[in-house]
Amino acid sequence: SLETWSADTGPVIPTTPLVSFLQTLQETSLKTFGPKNFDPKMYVDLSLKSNLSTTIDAFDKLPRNATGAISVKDLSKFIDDYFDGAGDDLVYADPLDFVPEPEGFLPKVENSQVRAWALEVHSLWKNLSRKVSDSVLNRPEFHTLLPLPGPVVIPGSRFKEVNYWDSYWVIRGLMASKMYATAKSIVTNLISFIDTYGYVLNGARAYYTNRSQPPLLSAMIHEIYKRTGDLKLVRKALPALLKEYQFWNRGIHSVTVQDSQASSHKLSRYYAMWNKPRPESATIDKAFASKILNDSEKQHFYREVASTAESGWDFSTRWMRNTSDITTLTTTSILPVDLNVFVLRMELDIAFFAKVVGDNKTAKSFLKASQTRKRAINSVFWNEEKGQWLDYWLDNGATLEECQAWQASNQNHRAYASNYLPLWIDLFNSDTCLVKKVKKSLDSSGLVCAVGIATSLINSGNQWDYPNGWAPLQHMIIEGLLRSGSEEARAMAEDIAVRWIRTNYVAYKKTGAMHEKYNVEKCGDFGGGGEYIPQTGFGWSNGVVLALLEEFGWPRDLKIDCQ
Ligand SMILES: OC[C@H]1O[C@H](O[C@H]2O[C@H](CO)[C@@H](O)[C@H](O)[C@H]2O)[C@H](O)[C@@H](O)[C@@H]1O
Repeated sequence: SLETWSADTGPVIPTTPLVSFLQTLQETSLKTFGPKNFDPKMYVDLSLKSNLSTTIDAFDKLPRNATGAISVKDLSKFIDDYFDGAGDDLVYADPLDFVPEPEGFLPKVENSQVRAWALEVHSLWKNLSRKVSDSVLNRPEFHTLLPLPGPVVIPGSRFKEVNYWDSYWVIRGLMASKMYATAKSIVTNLISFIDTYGYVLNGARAYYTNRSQPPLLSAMIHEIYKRTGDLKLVRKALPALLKEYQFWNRGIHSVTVQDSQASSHKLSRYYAMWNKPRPESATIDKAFASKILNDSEKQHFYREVASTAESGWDFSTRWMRNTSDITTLTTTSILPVDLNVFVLRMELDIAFFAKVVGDNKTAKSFLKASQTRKRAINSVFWNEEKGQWLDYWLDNGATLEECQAWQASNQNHRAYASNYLPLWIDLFNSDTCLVKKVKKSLDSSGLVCAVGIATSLINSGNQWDYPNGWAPLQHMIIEGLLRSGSEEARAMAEDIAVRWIRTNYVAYKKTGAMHEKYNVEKCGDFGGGGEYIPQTGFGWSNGVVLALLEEFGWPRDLKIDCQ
């Protein structure tokens, strides 16, 4: 409704002239080629063959009809003549640490069918491993792909660049595949973003420089350190992590809430530094914004859209005041449970790394920060009656500096998988009594479906909603339940893992691919909805399957087909 639209506030990081021109090309192409099979991201991923001003001159000279449209023939020829294809600048890189069957690979997988499939999934790292071409390093202004120091693993299909939070589960899989050098190269690239921009970008593209993604770099480094004991990596990463920590705990990303006992709690939120259509989806964002009349309210909407992309949950009813109207996105006014879980994890990891390198002062101060955030999570998000942690909705129109008074009615009572993510952290899963309560709540939430945990209970058509299940969410909840001292919680973890592995396997056999998301209601079905067609490849799904198979194994006689 109109009342929920408000004015825009906050910084904006300008984009490059190339991104702006490619966005114009994208809009023109939609008019010329029509909406069928149209993927707006493909246009902003093209790279130039000659310099931008020559290209713009040629574009301006293309013949146009009375309505300003360019013919299919002329535009197709222009694109062929002046651009290299999306993805041509990110070339295959044979991972040097890949072997077809690593020594000690998934020792607990006894079933030969499952083992053969796991080896196929393992071999997919070769398809997804890329490095930037020399042309990106020599002429960065011709590309929207950002130059990177080493090879990366991409999610797959339309996602032809490294993405931030995807990389955590890619790395979990690489650990099972014993590909430690590849994993280290991924984090080295992400650290280079912090050196250049002060934070890790959503992904390695010029149009992603205005936002981050769920911050899991410290968790990636922790996983690698556990396996390799690489102290050099920890020493290199620590200053970058301290910088990233500031990004999430200062300025626009930080909000203070005062509880009923007058204690203040500082928590983090998503807040993109952008108030225009996302270049990779500009045609879509503009179509939604056309419902909004006022320019300042449009800018506010675009900032909410970009901030939702920063959350990794783009898009979901989780961020919408009215669950059937995307223009009511209100992400910057929400304190999200999961983001604060990730920042807590960062605090614990930094404390651990500081101790490892002998910096006791930093270790002590970050341990203290983790205890403070744990208290904040308990005060602001925990709901005793529901046995869940609920996102907290800030009062509308609050200024950035203002401290808000906590109100019970501001907790969002809708069921989301994110309501259970604190379980992932040992500070919470080590409390057996708490785990029992949360497990009971999860059991009766309706989220645990036939072959996995649904993202929400609302079938909105958005990809981060019912009936989609996403590998990262399965993994964090399974791992949290598993690490607890409760026998029943551990059994539940194994049950969800077995169902998830099964549906991934059956979908793979049916379609020949690993998928970005799955339909948790039907064994062997992949997910859908959202603004682009379902993608395959797929980095984090592969990573989670390999990590779960390493953890739980698969007995010789357990059937892998849908039951
Ligand atoms: O192009 C639209 C959006 O696509 C990305 O988001 C989705 O894919 C990512 C890669 O697997 C994943 O990290 C994210 O959680 C997905 O929702 C991209 O990250 C968005 O910024 C972009 O607008």
